[in-house]
Amino acid sequence: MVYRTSSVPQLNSGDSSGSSYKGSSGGGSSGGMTGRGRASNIKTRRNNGKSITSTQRQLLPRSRSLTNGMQRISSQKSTANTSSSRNTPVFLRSRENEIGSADTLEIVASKSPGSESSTPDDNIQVVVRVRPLNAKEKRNKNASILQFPGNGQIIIDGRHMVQQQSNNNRDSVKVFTYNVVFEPGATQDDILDYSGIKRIIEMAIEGFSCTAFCYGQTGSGKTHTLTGPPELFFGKPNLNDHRHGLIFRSFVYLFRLIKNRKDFHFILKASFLEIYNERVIDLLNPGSARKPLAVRWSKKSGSFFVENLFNVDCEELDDLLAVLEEGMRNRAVGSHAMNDHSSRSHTILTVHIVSEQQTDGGVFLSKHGKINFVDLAGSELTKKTMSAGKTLEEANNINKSLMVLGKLTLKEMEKQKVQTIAITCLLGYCIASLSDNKKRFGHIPYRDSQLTKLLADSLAGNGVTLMIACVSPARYNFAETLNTLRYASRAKRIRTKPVIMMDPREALILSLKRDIKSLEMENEHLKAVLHLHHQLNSERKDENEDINLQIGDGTNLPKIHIERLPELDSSELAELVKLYMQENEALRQENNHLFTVRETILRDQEIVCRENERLLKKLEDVNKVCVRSPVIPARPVLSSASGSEIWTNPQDMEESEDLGRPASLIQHPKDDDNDNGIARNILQMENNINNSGIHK
Ligand SMILES: Nc1ncnc2c1ncn2[C@@H]1O[C@H](COP(=O)(O)OP(=O)(O)OP(=O)(O)O)[C@@H](O)[C@H]1O
Repeated sequence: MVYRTSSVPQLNSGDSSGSSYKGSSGGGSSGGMTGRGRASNIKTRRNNGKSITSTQRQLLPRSRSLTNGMQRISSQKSTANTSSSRNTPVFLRSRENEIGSADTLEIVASKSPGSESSTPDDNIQVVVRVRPLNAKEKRNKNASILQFPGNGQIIIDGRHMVQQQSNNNRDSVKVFTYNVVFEPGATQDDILDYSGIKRIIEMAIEGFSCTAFCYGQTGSGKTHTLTGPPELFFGKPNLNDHRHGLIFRSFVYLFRLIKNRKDFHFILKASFLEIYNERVIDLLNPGSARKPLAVRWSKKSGSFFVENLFNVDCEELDDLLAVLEEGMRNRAVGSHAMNDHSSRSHTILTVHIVSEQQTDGGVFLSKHGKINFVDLAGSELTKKTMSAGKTLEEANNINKSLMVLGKLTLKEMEKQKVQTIAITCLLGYCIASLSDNKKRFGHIPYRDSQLTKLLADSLAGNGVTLMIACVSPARYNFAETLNTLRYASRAKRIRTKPVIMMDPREALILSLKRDIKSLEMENEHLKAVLHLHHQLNSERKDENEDINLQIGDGTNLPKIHIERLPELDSSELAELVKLYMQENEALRQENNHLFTVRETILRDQEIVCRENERLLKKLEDVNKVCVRSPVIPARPVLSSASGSEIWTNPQDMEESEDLGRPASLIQHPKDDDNDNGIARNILQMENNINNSGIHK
């Protein structure tokens, strides 16, 4: 059933923007379950909590958004805004006059009027769930005082109260804004899908410390939201019951995620405790005497832990469900005028998630995430609940722990004329201090109650927190509902710094690996620079080697690589320069000598050429003489050396060929003087050459 308001007065709005989920109908369970073990099969193991608490926190960028669950919806269903980033809140509204089930959700990318731009990622996620009017309230015609204008807003109308007290009804209608508002028709499935719990589970797997709270007045639906009605856990469990709460559905979702992460090895352990009359009881091992466990401070982890609390290994989903069943059966439940199954204690169910992953270098790194599901005992006006005897004692203790959180003094209690004050909002003083920038670094009285000790880390520390404020819409609960809404609104201002929890040794390994990575990169960079340098040097070296080839022959100069020059000291350099100057001088002298020799050779060549011409001319003359002689006919013979015709006496040739002829028939050159002159010239040329040193 959708509660729709026709007109919304523009009054004081809440402190930040958010999303409003208009109620839905229809049921459905998470499904996906095939079987389970019995609670009696719980495998328990003693753990003093040290293995979980001895972790080092490492700061991570604050980049997580709890609204991712909604972003996932937007990608599936939205046509209006599929590009929602974590800084762009997505608002969910049901369609006008339609039942607001998930199927009919419409994504509207808009902001609520008068709201802030967006909720920072590391703020506590606060959602409000309004339960339906119960049969008694309907019978008594106890009308709803809540309206749901959308965009994460909720209006509380207190005009009926004001009319009783004064005429001024202007301030009696208040508007608050949250991340999500679940109207009375919202199903258990809707809480899983839209509260942000899915993102919280994902972060727990990543190694963050996460907490989901339910708080509000007694009978407002805290237990219903977290676990569903208690009768679900008695008798034969029906896994498909649509009333199963957030814890059951979260377990199913957690195991589905784990199954898909093949690259990790997961170790899951679970514990379940209750704080009853300020005593911590192990719900998985309460014992007949229900002996309380001690809450101690761990210096190492900087947080409180419960000594000797059972931590149960949970390899399968069934094991986790068995833990839930066992704890639910053992928790303290009582009945009073406002709730037949009222939780008389605060309960904390914790799932520790250790994820191990093998890195590239073969090293195993593990992260220690956890998720706490906290069901708080409802604050109550004992006047209303008509508590007495044991129930009254319980109420006093419940209220004491809540009072610490709510900072309501005894004086104020007396002022309100109630026997035991009921504080409708759990987080009270701590929230007020933590949300106040001036006070948040001051003293927060966590130590004043067991509850605040165990939740300190989730509230102000390095965890990720989801608060589900449960309220009643009935008129007669106006004061409690207003208180819850006020504190929920304050809680939204609390900022946390989520960190991943790791073993110190492993954190060190991880940081060293990061260092190695950056050094490797630096190394690569240097290598690239050096390679360039080397290339330049080798080019220079080639040039130098060319020079060395020319000047190095026959020299005794030391061979020094150009790269080594900067390493030489001044005396070595001076010596080197001296050697090179001497070498230079020797080379210059040699050059001059070569130049002189060349000049001489050229001159001799000229002489030889002239002599040659003279000889040729002489030879021609001789031949002419021979031709004119009738006895010795001249005939030309080609000289291979000069290419000119040289005339020889055929008679000489015939003589040599025919040795039997008379010597008189053999013609010899007649000019003996000429022959001797040529021979003399040739000898002289040889001498010249020898003298000028051309042989060199
Ligand atoms: N959203 C809801 N839809 C239907 N029934 C609801 C819803 N919320 C609460 N109820 C019913 O209202 C009654 C009281 O709810 P519940 O026990 O969860 O309140 P509570 O806040 O846990 O109270 P207490 O602090 O006393 O334990 C139960 O019968 C429960 O089934």
